[in-house]
Amino acid sequence: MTSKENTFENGAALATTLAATVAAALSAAVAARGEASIAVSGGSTPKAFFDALSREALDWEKVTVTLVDERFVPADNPRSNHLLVATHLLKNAAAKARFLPLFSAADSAEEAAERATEAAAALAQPFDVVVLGMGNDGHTASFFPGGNHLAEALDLSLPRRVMTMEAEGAGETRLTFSFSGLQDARLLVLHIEGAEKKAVLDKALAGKDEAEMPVRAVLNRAASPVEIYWAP
Ligand SMILES: O=C(O)[C@H](O)[C@@H](O)[C@H](O)[C@H](O)COP(=O)(O)O
Repeated sequence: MTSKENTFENGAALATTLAATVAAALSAAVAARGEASIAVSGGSTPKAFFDALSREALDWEKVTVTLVDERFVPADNPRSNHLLVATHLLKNAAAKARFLPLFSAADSAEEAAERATEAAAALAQPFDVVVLGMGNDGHTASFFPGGNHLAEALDLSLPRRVMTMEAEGAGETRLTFSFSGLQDARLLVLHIEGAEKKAVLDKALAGKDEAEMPVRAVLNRAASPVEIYWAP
């Protein structure tokens, strides 16, 4: 599918516009189907976007927020994406939203992934909104180069699910939605900032090898158009 680049003068302008666009998509979903779902990424990039989105007026109590991926740590761990979203997004108007965590205090990451898959199956599919980030190694979600389950994660013949991923660049064991669970979102966004990530994006757009740069799966094979949001 195609990708469209939306360029902004700075991160604040990007955050304001992306928050308004996402809020409109969530409101349209609630109007059409009585509920909405959004999966967001962790990391440092989305904080300003989360803050702006938290202030958008919509029927947040009908919106389920979940994570594209999660580190296999409890919500009180500083590395937790649940903690990041609880701190920066689930506040102000958005405090009324439902939250679906990927982490649970299971005996193993595999068991936590199975639990999260079951919980996510209760959500209407596809996601209304998915907001992806990208690392300088070309990963997105927890689709890391060299990931132990990367091929399965990117295999569209496999069902949407939450699965585990381990990779040199990932730190802790990760829990991540599969590509099949993310790629058909009604609004599919790739949010990156800075010159270095723009260079990484341009390299990704210029090639096909998904093992080298897993974000290429999103750029080249997503069923939905990819809205790229970038600011210097
Ligand atoms: O759990 C995570 O870390 C994210 O889901 C990950 O995919 C993130 O989007 C990129 O690593 C970019 O992170 P930064 O925004 O911090 O550069």
